[in-house]
Amino acid sequence: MLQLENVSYSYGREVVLKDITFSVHKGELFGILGPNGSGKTTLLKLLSRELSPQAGTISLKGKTLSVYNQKEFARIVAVLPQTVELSFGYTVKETTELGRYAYQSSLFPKWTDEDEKAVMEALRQVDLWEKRDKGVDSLSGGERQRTYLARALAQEPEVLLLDEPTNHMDIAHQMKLLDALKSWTKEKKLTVIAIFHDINLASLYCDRVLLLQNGEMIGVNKPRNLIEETTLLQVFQTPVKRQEHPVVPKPLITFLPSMETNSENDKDIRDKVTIVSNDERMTVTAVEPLKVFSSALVGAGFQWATHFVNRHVPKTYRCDHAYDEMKQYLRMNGFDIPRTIGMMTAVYLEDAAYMHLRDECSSILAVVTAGVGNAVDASKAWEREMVVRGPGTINIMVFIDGHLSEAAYAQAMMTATEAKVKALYDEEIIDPESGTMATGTSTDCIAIAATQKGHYFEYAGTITSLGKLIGRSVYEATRQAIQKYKLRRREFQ
Ligand SMILES: Nc1ncnc2c1ncn2[C@@H]1O[C@H](COP(=O)(O)OP(=O)(O)OP(=O)(O)O)[C@@H](O)[C@H]1O
Repeated sequence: MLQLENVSYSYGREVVLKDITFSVHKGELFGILGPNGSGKTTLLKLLSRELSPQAGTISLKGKTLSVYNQKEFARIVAVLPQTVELSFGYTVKETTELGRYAYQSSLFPKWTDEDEKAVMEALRQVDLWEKRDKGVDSLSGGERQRTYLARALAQEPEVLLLDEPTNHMDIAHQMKLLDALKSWTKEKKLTVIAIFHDINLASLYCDRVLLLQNGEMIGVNKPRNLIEETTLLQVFQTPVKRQEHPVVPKPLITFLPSMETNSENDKDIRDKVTIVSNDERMTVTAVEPLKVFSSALVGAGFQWATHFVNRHVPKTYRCDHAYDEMKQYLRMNGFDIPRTIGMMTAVYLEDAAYMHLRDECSSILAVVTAGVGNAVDASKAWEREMVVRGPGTINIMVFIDGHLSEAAYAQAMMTATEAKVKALYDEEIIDPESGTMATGTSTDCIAIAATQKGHYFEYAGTITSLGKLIGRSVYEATRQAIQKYKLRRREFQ
C-alpha cells in the first residue's frame, strides 16, 4: 500500500530522518515508536504530503505521492495530526462533515445521502453521535480528539495516518479506539499507520512496528521480535523488564524505577522477617515486600507480599468456597489481600519446623508444617476415586535473601518439592490406599519468597549454591515437622 525507499529529511542543517526504507501492507496496523525528537511526526508529515522528502521516494499504491492531485489523495489518505487547530463556532457534526470535501465537486457542491451516511457512521464509531450538535470548543480534550478522528473517518480513506491517536483519551476510550482500528483493518482492509508513545499499546495492537532513534531506523518487525529489553534500553535510555502478557501471546513491558541502594544487603534473612504464631495462625511478616512464587490458596502465581499466613483450621473444616472464605478471613483480620499469601493447615502450629541456613551468597529460612493424613503416591493417584480423605497438608514457605530470575523461581519450586519427597521417603510415609511410598499430600502448598536484592541467582537447581540451601533446609524442616506430627498423633492415641 505504501512504500518508502531511502527517504531522508532535514530541517535546515538538522538531519531528522536518514535513509528510511520500509513498506506497509494493505490492512495492516503499523506502529511508529521512538523517543521524543526521533522523527516520528516528521515521518508522518512526509506520508501525508505536508512535507516532501529531500531524498528517496514514497509511493502509494504503486505511484509516487506527488502524482496524486489533492482530492484523489484525500480519498485514499486521511490524517489525524498531533495538534489540530480549533474550529471555533463549528459543531461536532459540522467538523466531521469537513471530512467529505474530497467527495464534493468544486463547481456544484452537493450534499448527498452517501455523505450524510458516512458522517453519521463516523460519529457513531467514535461514540460522539449523541454530542453531534455540541460546539467543538466546548468539548473535553479526549472528545475533541475523537471529533477529529471522526472527520478523518468520514473521508472513508484506505489509509489512516494517526499521530498519537489516543492522546488525551482515558484508558477505556483508548482501548475502544484501538479495538475499532484493529477491526477496521481486518474487516474493511483499512491500512492504519499510527505513532504510539505507549509501548504496551503498540505491542498489543500493532501487526508490526517501526522503531526510530535519532532519525534512524532501529528496525521494523512484529512487536514480539522488536520489543526487547536491550533494544528498548538503548533506544529509550530507560531500563525495562519484558514479561509475557498474562492473557494474550504478546510481550508486556514494565518500567524499572531507579531503586534505592540496598544498605541492608549484609543482613540475614532472619532480620528481614518476623514470625508470630498462636493457636489460630502463624504469620510471617516481611520488613519489605518479597517477590513470591507460590501454589498457595490465596496469592498463587507471582505476587509481591509482606504477609504469609498459615491458618489453622479444625480437622472438620469443609468448605466448597475455601478461596473466598480464606480471603474473607484474611480481610477480617486486617490483612491486605494483594500483599498476602494465605495457606491452611489442620496441623498444630506449634508443631511447625524452622530451618535456617546461610552461605557466602545468601541466607535462607524454611518454615514447614506437615500433616500427612492425606499422604498420596503421585504415581498411583490415578487409581483412586477420592484423593482427599481428611485434613493433612504439607505447607512449605522458603524465604530467601537474594535476587532470583524467573527460571530460578521455577527451579526453587522443583528443588523444594524434591527435598519434600525425600523427607517423606526417609520418614517412611506410606500412601494408605496403594501401600506405596507417598510423595506428598493432595493439598500441599509451596511458597518461594525472595527479597530480590543482593546476590543474583540465575538458577536454583539442586547443583547450584541456592539449590543446595533450598534442598537441605526444606528436607530438614520437613522431616522435623513430620516427626512432630507423628509424636502428636501418638499422644492422641
Ligand atoms: N518545523 C521544524 N523546524 C525545525 N526543526 C524541527 C521542526 N519540526 C521538528 N523539528 C525537529 O526535528 C526533530 C524531529 O522532530 P519530530 O517532531 O519529527 O519528532 P517526534 O519523534 O515526533 O517527537 P515527539 O515524540 O516529541 O512528538 C526534532 O529534533 C525537532 O526539534
